[in-house]
Amino acid sequence: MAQDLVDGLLIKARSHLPPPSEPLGKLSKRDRKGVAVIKLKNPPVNSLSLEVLTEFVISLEKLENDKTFRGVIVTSDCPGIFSAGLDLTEMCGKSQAHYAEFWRAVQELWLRLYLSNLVLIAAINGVSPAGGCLISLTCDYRVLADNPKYNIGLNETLLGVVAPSWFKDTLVNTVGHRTAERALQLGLLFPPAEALRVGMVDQVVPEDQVHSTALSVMAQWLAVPDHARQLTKSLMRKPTADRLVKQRDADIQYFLQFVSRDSIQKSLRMYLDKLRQKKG
Ligand SMILES: CCCCCCCCCC/C=C/CC(=O)SCCNC(=O)CCNC(=O)[C@H](O)C(C)(C)COP(=O)(O)OP(=O)(O)OC[C@H]1O[C@@H](n2cnc3c(N)ncnc32)[C@H](O)[C@@H]1OP(=O)(O)O
Repeated sequence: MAQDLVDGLLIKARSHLPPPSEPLGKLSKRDRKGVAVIKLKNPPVNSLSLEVLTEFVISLEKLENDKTFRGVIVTSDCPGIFSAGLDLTEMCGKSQAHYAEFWRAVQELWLRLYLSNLVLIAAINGVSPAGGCLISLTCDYRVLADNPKYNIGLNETLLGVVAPSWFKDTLVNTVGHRTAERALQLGLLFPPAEALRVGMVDQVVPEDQVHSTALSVMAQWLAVPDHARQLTKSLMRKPTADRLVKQRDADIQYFLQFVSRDSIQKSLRMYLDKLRQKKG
């Protein structure tokens, strides 16, 4: 059975954790075939808080260092939501030190994912705006569930913020310059058929087949000798990653200046208020 190939690793936010005796990320070694599953679980919307970002990096590092693992499927445990992107509350009304720590964690996760030696397959089982989309774009292959609600894209401009150059590079490397330029300026969120057409995802499948498809794709990628595939991945991606590595501190300073502006704080607060008022 396909499921037997998979091992489980759950990323949870501390606030939603059961008793403290349980470890934050669970890494079971039962798997024999070298494929792990990272399931994001930070209800209600899998927002990427500082804690989730940190935990994600730690989990990836464990998997990278454990030579029994060769591939990871990244998916969500929150029904209908892959990830709502960066946690907006981490970017509103906090101290400069907090913004700096948060942004370094965002950089770190992107670098770890983008340059991972593991095969990463995104099994996108929900809506995936901004940072959620970025996570999937760092993967080697994206399978999206065919549900008209499951939009995906970098919608930062609609929040009144700007996708940083390395978000932009990741998108350009996936869909090409013209599509990326239009998508970024307009903050487009693509429904599945459109996402497939522009190359933002590689496959759209019925919702109940996302996981099995990701497993089949994984088998295909794992059939390639690791050293050759890893070197090729590095050839393709390292120049992009190096641009950030060479100026990480400057990038943090840009972020601090940008996010601290009154106008940006106002935009983010208004956006959060709009989300909160949606219900009432
Ligand atoms: C040259 C200049 C260089 C400058 C460099 C500076 C760069 C700045 C870059 C900033 C980059 C940002 C990237 C991001 O990822 S920003 C986040 C973008 N995300 C979104 O736009 C998604 C927002 N959320 C939604 O659209 C919806 O929530 C949803 C995901 C479609 C789910 O809808 P649903 O109806 O199920 O749920 P609700 O909307 O009711 O939400 C439930 C509660 O969750 C809160 N929420 C939602 N999203 C976020 C979020 N991203 N962060 C924090 N909180 C979030 C929402 O407010 C509800 O809270 P409540 O229960 O308290 O009301």
